[in-house]
Parts: sequence; C-alpha cells; structure tokens
Amino acid sequence: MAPELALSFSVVSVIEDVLQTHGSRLSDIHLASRKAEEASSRRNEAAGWLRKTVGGKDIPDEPTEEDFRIALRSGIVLCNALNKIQPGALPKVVEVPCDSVIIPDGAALSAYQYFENVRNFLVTVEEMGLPTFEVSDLEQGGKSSRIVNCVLALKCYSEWKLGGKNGSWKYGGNPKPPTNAKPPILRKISEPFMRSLSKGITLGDKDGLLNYISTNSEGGSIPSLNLLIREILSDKKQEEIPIVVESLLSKVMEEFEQRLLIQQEMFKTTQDYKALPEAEDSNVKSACNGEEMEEDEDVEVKQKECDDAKYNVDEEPNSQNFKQLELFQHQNENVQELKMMVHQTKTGMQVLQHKYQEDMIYLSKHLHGLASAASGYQKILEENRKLYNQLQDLKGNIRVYCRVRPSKGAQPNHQCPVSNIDEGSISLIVPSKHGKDGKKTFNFNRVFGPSSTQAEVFSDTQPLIRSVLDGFNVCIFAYGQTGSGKTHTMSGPDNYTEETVGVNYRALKDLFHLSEQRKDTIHYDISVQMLEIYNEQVRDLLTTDSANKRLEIRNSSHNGINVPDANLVPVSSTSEVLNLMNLGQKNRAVSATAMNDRSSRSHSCLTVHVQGRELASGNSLRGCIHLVDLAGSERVDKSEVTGDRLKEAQHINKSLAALGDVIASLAQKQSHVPYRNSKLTQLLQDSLGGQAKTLMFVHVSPEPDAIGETISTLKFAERVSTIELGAARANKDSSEVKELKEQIASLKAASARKDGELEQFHQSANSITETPKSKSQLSSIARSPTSSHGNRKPPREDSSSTVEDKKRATRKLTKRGSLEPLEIRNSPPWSYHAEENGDEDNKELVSGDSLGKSTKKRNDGLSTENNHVGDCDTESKRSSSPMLSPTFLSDPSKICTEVATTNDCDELELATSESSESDKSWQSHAHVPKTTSLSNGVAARTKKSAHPRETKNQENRSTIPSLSPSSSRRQPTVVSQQRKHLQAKRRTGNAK
Ligand SMILES: Nc1ncnc2c1ncn2[C@@H]1O[C@H](COP(=O)(O)OP(=O)(O)OP(=O)(O)O)[C@@H](O)[C@H]1O
Repeated sequence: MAPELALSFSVVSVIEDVLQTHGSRLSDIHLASRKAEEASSRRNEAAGWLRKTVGGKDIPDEPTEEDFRIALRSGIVLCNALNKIQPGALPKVVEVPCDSVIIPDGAALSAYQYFENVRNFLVTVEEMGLPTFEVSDLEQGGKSSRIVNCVLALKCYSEWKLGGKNGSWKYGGNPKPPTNAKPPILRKISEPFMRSLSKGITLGDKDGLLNYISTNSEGGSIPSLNLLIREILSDKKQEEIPIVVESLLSKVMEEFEQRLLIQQEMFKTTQDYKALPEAEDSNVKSACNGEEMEEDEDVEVKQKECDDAKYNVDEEPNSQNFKQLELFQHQNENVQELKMMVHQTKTGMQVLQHKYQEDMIYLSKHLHGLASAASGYQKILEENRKLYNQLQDLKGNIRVYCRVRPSKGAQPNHQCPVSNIDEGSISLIVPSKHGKDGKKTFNFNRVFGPSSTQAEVFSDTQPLIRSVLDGFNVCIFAYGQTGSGKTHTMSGPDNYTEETVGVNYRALKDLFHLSEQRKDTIHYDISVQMLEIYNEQVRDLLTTDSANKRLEIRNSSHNGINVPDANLVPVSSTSEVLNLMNLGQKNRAVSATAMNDRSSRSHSCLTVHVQGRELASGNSLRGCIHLVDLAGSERVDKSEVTGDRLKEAQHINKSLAALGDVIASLAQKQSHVPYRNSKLTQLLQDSLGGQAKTLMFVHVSPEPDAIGETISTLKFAERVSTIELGAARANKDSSEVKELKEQIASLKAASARKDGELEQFHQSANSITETPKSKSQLSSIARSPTSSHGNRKPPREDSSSTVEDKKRATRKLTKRGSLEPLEIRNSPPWSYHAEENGDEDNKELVSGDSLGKSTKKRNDGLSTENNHVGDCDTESKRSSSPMLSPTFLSDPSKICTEVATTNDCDELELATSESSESDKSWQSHAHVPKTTSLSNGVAARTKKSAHPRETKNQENRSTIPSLSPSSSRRQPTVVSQQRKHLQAKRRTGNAK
C-alpha cells in the first residue's frame, strides 16, 4: 500500500537554511524578533484559550515558554481541554498527580502518569488530524512552538465545532478519522521538519498553507510568503537573486527527497508491524502441534518486543504504531482464545482417545470371544462331519468325494460353470433354455477344488486305506468323464514326483508304513494284482502275454481273490509296487482321442491283498483294497473316434451304463441287482454290494462345453452316495475257526482220496454190472469241486481224516454243537451269488421244480461267459440220472451232498452257520488262485433267504440223518427213499 505522503515542511525553515548558506540570516532582516513576537503572541492566545476552556489557574496570562511547558507538562490541562471540545475523547485522565515528595518513587510515578496523559492526548489529536508535538517538547522544553501550534489547532477546531461546523475545517484534517482509515505514517522527525512544525504550516497540505498565509495575512503579525521572499530578496544584489532563488529551490527539492526517504522507511516499519500477527498465527499452529510451551515463551518474547516497540512508539507518538499494537493485542487475544480452543480440543481429543482405547479393548475382547466361538463352531463342524461320516460308515454308505480338475488354459468369453466350491458341496451354473441361468448344488462327503493337491486328496482317504490292515475290504474307484482327471488322481501325472504321485502309490506306501509299525504284533503279507477290463475282457496287466488271455472273475472267493488266475505278486516295499505299477501302466490300453491325449481305453484295477497273522493269538485277518481307475465316459461324437476306438468307447459306455444300473438298483434297494451285465460290475460286486468300505472319486471338468456331462456325472455321484451297503465287516478268523478250516481242508483231501477210490470202484463195477450210464456222466457226478479245475494243486492228503471227522466238523460248524440234522448242499458259485446278492437273472437260471429240470431262461452274456452256468447244466443233466454215484457207498457225507445236488439245482447252496466266509470259500474252492493254498472243506450252511421260491424248495430238501460208516451199505435205499419222499412232497406242493 502506497503511503499517503504528508509532505509538510516549513518554508520559513527552508528559507532560513538557504539564507544561512548565503551568509545572511533572517535575523538580519528582523526576522528573529518577528518570530519571537509571533511565538509569544501565539502562546498567549493558546494560554488564554486553555484558561477559558478548562479554567487552568496554573496558566499565567502571558506565560513564558517555560511557564507554558510546566503548566501543560502533566497533560491534564490538555486532556481536559480535549475532552471539553470532544467529550469522551479521552476516557481516562489521571487527574491527581502523585506527590513525588510524600510517596516514595512519587517522581517516577508522576512522570509515568504525565506520560500516560500526554500520550493519550497526542494519540487522539493525531487521530483528529490536528498538529501534534513530541512528549519531549513538554518535558525538556525549548520546542514549545509545536505545543502552541497544537493548542491553537484545538482552539480552531473548537471554534469550528461551536460554530455549527460551518465552512471547511481550516486545518484540513479529519476531526474524527474513521477507525478503519489507513494508518498514518510514523514520522521520523528531521530537523527542518521540526522547524516547519513549529510554524504549523505544511506544504503538502494546500489548505494548511493557505490557512497559514491567510491567517498571517489577516493577523498581519507574520508576513506572507510572498512578502517574506520579497523581503529576503530586497537587500540582495541583482546578480545574487538568481543564485538565492536557485538554492532556495534546490533546498526545497532536497527537503522533498529527504521526506520521501523518510516516508519509505516509515512504510517499511509499518509492514514489519503488520507481520507480527501472522507470526502469532504460526505460533498458534505450533501450539496445536504440541509445542505450546515453547510457543508461549515466544509469544511472551514477542509481546515484550511489541511492548518495547510500543514504548518506542510512545516515545515517537504515532497513531499507526498504536493501531498496530491494538491490532496485535486483539490478535493476541484471538491467539489466547485459539489456544484455549486448542487446549479444549486437545482435552476432548484425549477423552475421545481414551474412550476409543476403551472401545478397542472391549472390541478386541468381543472379537476374541467371537474368534473362539468361531473356532468352536469350526470344531463342531468338523465334529459333525466326522459324526456324519461315522454314521455313513455305520450305515455303510458309499462315500463320494468330488474333485474338480484345473482348467486347461484360459478360455476367453467362457464362464466356468463351477460357481462355488465348498468343503462338502459344489454349485454349478446351469444354463437354461429360457435364457436365465439357474444354479444347482450337489452335496458330497468332500469336494476338492482345482487347487487341491494330491496329498490333500489322499489325506481324507487315508483312514479308509488303513482299515485294510484291520481286515476290511475297501474299494476306491475314480469315475468321471474322459479327461476329467481320474488317472491323475489314482496314479498321478505321467512324470510323477513324490508330490504329484496319486492315491495308488500313497495307499501302498501307507500300508507298508503301518505294517512296519505293527510288525511286533502282527505279521502281514502284502501282494498285488493289476488288471484291466478292455472291451469286456479281463486282462492281467502284470504279464506281457495278458492280451491274449481271458481271465475269469469269481466273486466271493474265500480269500477275496476274485480273479484267481491273474498274477498275484508278493511285495514288500513301495519301490517294488512302483515297478509293478509302471509295468501295469505300460501294459494298459491307452490312446489319444480328441478329448484326451492319453485316454485310458480300459478300466484298470490295482488290487492289494493283505494277509495278517496276530503273533500272540494266532488269529488271522484278511483285507484287500481295489483301486480302480475307470475308463472315462465319452460322447463318441465329441471324442471323434472311429474303428477300434469307437468299439472301445462303446464297450466303455456300455459297462458304465451297467454300473449305473447297478447303482440305481442298489439305491432303490431292489432285490435284483444286475451285477452280471458287465465285467466291471462283476469285478466291483463285492465292493458295491458286499460288506466293504467303498469310496468313489467323482471327477468333473471345469470347461463350459462339458457342462452336460458334468451335470449327469454329479447326479450319478449323488445317487451313489445314497447307497447303503450296511456296516463293513472285518475278515477276521479266530484260531478256532482257523483250526476248523484246516480240518475242512483235511476232510476235503480225504474226500478227494475217496473220490479216487470211488472212480476205481466205479470202473470195476461198471465192467461187472454193465450200467447204462456213460463214463463221462459218472465222472461228472463224481467230480468234486476241487477237481473241477485241473490247474490247481491237489488237496493235501490227510490219512487221519475219517468220516467221523467230517461229521464232527459239520456239527461243529453249526456252532451250537448239537447233532441236529443239517442240510448239506453242494452248489456252484453262481447259485450262491444269485441268492446272496439277489441276482434274479441267475436265480432264474437255476430255478426249477423238478429234478433234472435244470433250466432255461438265461442271460445270453452269462451263458457264454460263465463257466458256472455250464457246470450247472451239467449238474442238472447229471441229476436226472437214476444212477447213484458210488461215492455214496464210500462216503455218507458225499452222498448227502450228491443228493442235494441232484435233487434241487436251484437250491444249490453251501451252508454254514459259523461264517459266511466258509460258504463262500466252499463255493469258490474250485477257483483257488495259484499262490494260495487250499484251506477249504465241506461246509454246510443253513439257508437264510426268504425268497418264496426258496421257501418252497426248502420243503423239498432232504433232511439227512447222521450216518455211521456201518450204515453205508444201506445208503442207496435211504437215498432212493429220500428221493421218492422229496418227489412226492414236491408233487403235493405243486398240486396245492
Ligand atoms: N488335478 C489336476 N491337476 C493338474 N492336472 C490335472 C489334474 N487332473 C487332471 N489333470 C491333467 O488333465 C489331463 C487329463 O487327465 P487324466 O488323463 O487323468 O484324465 P482321465 O479322466 O483319466 O481321462 P480318460 O478317462 O480319458 O483316461 C492330464 O494331462 C492330467 O495331467
């Protein structure tokens, strides 16, 4: 802001200076006396006005300069005069000056009070725009002209005011300057300026100058400027005048320049004062930042500086400084207020912080509680899952685990149909025909997402595998669309590592590990078979020539070996297993299809047989695990196969459809389960329908174009999970049962020996009696189960076995130990399966109501594939023969067996009340695998089927009394009587 320049100076002083420079003085021209006269006259006038205005008795009529100064020194007269003409202009006037004599330090106090009065007066006068003086003018004297000027200006103002403010104010200043007026400039008084003030004339103030001139013109006491200059120049020589005028002008110019400089300095000082409040602001900010104490000190220092400045200003009265100070004080008050607010805010913040901390503690406690509740919830969930699994185990449900393969590469614009994977459920987005996609959720025992590792997948399977060592049968099979990851789960990828190896290897590793741990209590023998079903043919994967060899499946064999002709390789370490698996994998039929580069074209089954013997008790147990990697179902249009591949695909799909039928029958608890419709279902029969623990891994591909197959796969899997197989049972034999089995084996051996003798006897008798029967028929009748397959080892000869032994064994097997009559039947294995497993087809095969009528309705597939069926036919034909086997003569128990066989082919069943295993072993004793020894004997089993046809047939069964060897000769009669009796009974039944 440019300062308003009040360039006032005394013309007289300037002229005086110029005259001095030129060696002459105003006094020379009587200026001094005139000045003195003028000063005294003006002083008298001022004193008179003051006396008149405030009644100051201390002011003489014609005071000297000193009198005048002393009279006004306290400032009281001046303040009162000012208050008189401008009431309230000075609210505080120290009226009674302290007596400096009576009161100690009174002088100092008085000086201070004078100073206060005079300062207040000067400030007000300054604000009114009237000429002022310096405090020192009053205290030190010598400069009273300025005081006189000021008083006369007041007088002038008073008169102007009393005159009703008519006309313009002669001093030109604003008598009541607005408070927001620009701050006046602090003036540093130079000597010439002081002098000019004494004259009360300002050049910058045109009115003032005019007033001065007019006043002096009117008063006549002071010559006008014109006159003054003329008077100065009058005594000058002509040639001196230009020089004097020139120096006069240059002096005026110099004075101007000096004034300008002073004004600029004053302006700068004003700016510095203005900067003070800003510094205060920054102090406030610093205080907010916690530096309050330091800043307080700073403020105090600044306050002190300002006070000093105030004092200095007091010394050089300047309304601008006072305004600045007031402003500063105001700002200081604001700062204090702000500080208070900051303090309050800070306190508030502290309270809030405290509350916040309390809240945080409360929340953290709450959170802790929630976390523990959540972990408890998790535990409960886990517990629930376990209980659910246990319940399922008790019910014998097939467990179903679902695994989603990772996507093969990114498929832009295609959304993965798998929308959500939970621990026990998987949700799919199912596209609908109407455009709006639906959501379908499937629940399983466990669901593994694409990121699940092989180890994670195996961890849930582990307990199941371990139960094999406790004598359970376990089946794990992988199901799913082609390329969905079945082989990956079961075997691992092609170049497998320790981490990526599949369930098969891990299972065996675990088995070996556990058997090693238990070696002090149980001795385990572990052996492995590896098969595949390719184009409905069972092939051994552990031989190189297996491609040409068709193997038989014999369900419910006594030792759990369903394919006895396949290689059974004993193993003792995982590396051996790995080698075998590699061999099997190499032999497995795979080929590239459009869906999978290495598509398995067959169902593969790795079977691990475990035989355990408890070292302390001698008890034995037997468990086996089937690890089945099914061939993938495929849509032939999609897999683009032709020729042999197409044929393979058709076989695969057919066998999987058969599996679906079996699952559906089991799920609906139907009495007939069509196991025999495919080799696959035949192989899995024990696992799906027996007392095994079964787990299915269902695999799905995440690709959107596989959604159809994915949905049908998951629906199928859900159905599988509803199947209840009944609680699994361990295959454990006590030592007593074992002993009995051994006895049975020895009896069988004895029986075989007798068979031989019988054959010889028969031959000799034949030649004597010329029987009508052919030789083959007789040998067929005489054929014992053990001799039906020539590829087995003959039973061990046991000379100690007698007929009594056999009878005892039979009685023992009734468990009750009584000698109650037993039904003893000899039957081919398929008959057992038919009844045991509710296989209607097979029941029909063997049903018939008369002797010799072995029948008829026959499943084509079975008739060609099952040797047992052929056996039955033979047996049936044989049964129609009126001839009795010579065996009857030598072995009564054989007779009974024979009778049952010939009489009722559809009832052919082994009965044992001791163990279901016994009967199974009996049925299958003809199919003992190469590596196992025979341990079967004759066993009897009470019939348990409630089938109506069986009930009917039961009536036809012969009740065989215990026979002693001595009665053997009567046997034909007994037998014929028996037959007659049965026939009669049957006829009666039919008539009814
Ligand atoms: N969980 C997985 N992680 C990584 N790769 C996988 C996974 N599952 C499958 N794959 C890969 O997907 C491809 C197809 O898998 P795989 O051969 O196991 O399918 P499949 O169901 O056995 O097929 P097919 O029925 O035709 O034999 C393979 O390259 C396999 O390595």
